[in-house]
Amino acid sequence: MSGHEVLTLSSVSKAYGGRASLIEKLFGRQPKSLQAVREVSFTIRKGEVMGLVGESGCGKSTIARIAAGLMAPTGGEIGRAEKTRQQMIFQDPFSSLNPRWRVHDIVAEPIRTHRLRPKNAVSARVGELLTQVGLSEADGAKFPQAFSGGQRQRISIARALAGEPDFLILDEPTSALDVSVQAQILDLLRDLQARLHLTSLFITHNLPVVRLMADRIGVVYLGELVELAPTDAIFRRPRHPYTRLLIDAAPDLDAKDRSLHPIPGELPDPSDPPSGCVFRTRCPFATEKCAAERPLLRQIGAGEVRCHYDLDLTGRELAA
Ligand SMILES: Nc1ncnc2c1ncn2[C@@H]1O[C@H](COP(=O)(O)OP(=O)(O)OP(=O)(O)O)[C@@H](O)[C@H]1O
Repeated sequence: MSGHEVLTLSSVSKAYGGRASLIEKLFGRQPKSLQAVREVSFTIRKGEVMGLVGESGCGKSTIARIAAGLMAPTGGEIGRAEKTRQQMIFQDPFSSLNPRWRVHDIVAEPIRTHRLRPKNAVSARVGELLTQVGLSEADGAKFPQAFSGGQRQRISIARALAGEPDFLILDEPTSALDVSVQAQILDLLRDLQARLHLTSLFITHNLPVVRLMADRIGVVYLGELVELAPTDAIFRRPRHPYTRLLIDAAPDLDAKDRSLHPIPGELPDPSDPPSGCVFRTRCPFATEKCAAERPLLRQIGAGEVRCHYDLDLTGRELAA
């Protein structure tokens, strides 16, 4: 790995043994195994925000956990820059903070664990971090239950920053919040990003959110990376039909009704994916070749696309 790469996933896969259904348990049948992530490759460089976007169940959280080192892949390799300090911010700010700890101790913990400050400087650092995320020093004396969802996510952010991470993984950090609170937390994250030059992996099902946050976007469908390109290229010229459909499904962040429109068609059963191209059952352009051959991820323009064809999808509404 060169000095600029913080994390590299090379053809990373993850198969789960499969959860047994009630019927399977009753009849002693083996549950079906499930390929949650299939041959995903990408690199995150220092100072960069890489976004991953896709519908629920496409494997985003699995990729996040593998990237964080919380779970081992069943295939492929992971390269990490030496001595990388990582922190993770989770979706649910209610379950991710210990209710028995005061906020001060929650935020102080990574500082103490990694011995980042002398003992007598920890409190001042906690105060500084709480202020940085829009809370007050006095909030440190309270327990997490005293705070709203948005404020709790601020505490999670302060705790993550307390560890002085070289790499931050954010898994749906605003999805559990009300829309107006979501915007405030995204503003805060953008501000911290600009000031601290954080390197991060930002995961969400919401394309407008990832557009706001990321320098590069990876689009995931049924465990596969189907497109990976700089954010402006994704929006200026999406190359994969699924990316185009995600763009069509997403209202602008400043639109009145900000709910995502459903994408036509159903997500196939991940334990029984379609042959050839995994997206073909929902693709308006699918041909026989798509059913027969799995497309490779290939370089087109500024990014990489997993499609047999070089489609011009600029300005085309597919979802209508
Ligand atoms: N521990 C597990 N055992 C078996 N299957 C699992 C397990 N965890 C996840 N899965 C399955 O793997 C697939 C990918 O799940 P994952 O949580 O990574 O997706 P996701 O895109 O993050 O979805 P969501 O946004 O709903 O969390 C899904 O089909 C899910 O049901």
